[in-house]
Amino acid sequence: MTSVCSVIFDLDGTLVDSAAAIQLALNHALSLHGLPVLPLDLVRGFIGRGVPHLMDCVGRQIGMDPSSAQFISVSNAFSARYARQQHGNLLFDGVIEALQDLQESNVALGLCTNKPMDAARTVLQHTGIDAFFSVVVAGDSLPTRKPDPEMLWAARDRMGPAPCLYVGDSEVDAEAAHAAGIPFLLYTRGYRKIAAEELAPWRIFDDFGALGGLVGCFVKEMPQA
Ligand SMILES: O=C(O)COP(=O)(O)O
Repeated sequence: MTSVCSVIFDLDGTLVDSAAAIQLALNHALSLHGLPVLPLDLVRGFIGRGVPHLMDCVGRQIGMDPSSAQFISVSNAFSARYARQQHGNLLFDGVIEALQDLQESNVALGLCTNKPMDAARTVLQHTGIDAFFSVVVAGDSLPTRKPDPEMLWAARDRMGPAPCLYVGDSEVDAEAAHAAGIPFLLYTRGYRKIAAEELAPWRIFDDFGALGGLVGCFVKEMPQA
């Protein structure tokens, strides 16, 4: 059966509060190398543009040259731990019920995250939402990452011709959606650093209980393919 629409989700800060998990993996790698650990609020601010950006921020923060052998060893230790980091990943309230409702309403569900695929799959499986997504495009799936629109286009094209909506929490997500020409629905309890209206979303929401109704509005507003 053809889907009524496709909804693509961001992962970190949208479906899953993953900042504590990322901090745990990072601090494990830093401690292994005798380096100071970093606080949660700081690490949360580094999330959104994938691992290379995160590690650039860490390097600047601890005053290490990113091309030094020790820093490369920290990055490798982080990536190895991150790929299997389960603890510290928490679904936002109402996510499972909202995904179930959408699936029962014949909405195709996809995921587009700057997290590497192995780390993304670990989180999806650990939180029990892996099976909802027919398409997953991750931070190492393509040569570019969000905010470049390619990842969103790749996800959308694999999901079929139905109208497509992107749900995310951050500046990076808004920029990617606008560049891709895909309507952007902003979840406001994530890792955004600026005011919601500055991200020019199609709509905003702060409760997953409202998602089904918003997707229903989207289907009514959008011309069908
Ligand atoms: O890995 C990151 O930095 C962010 O991942 P996200 O695209 O799911 O927010």
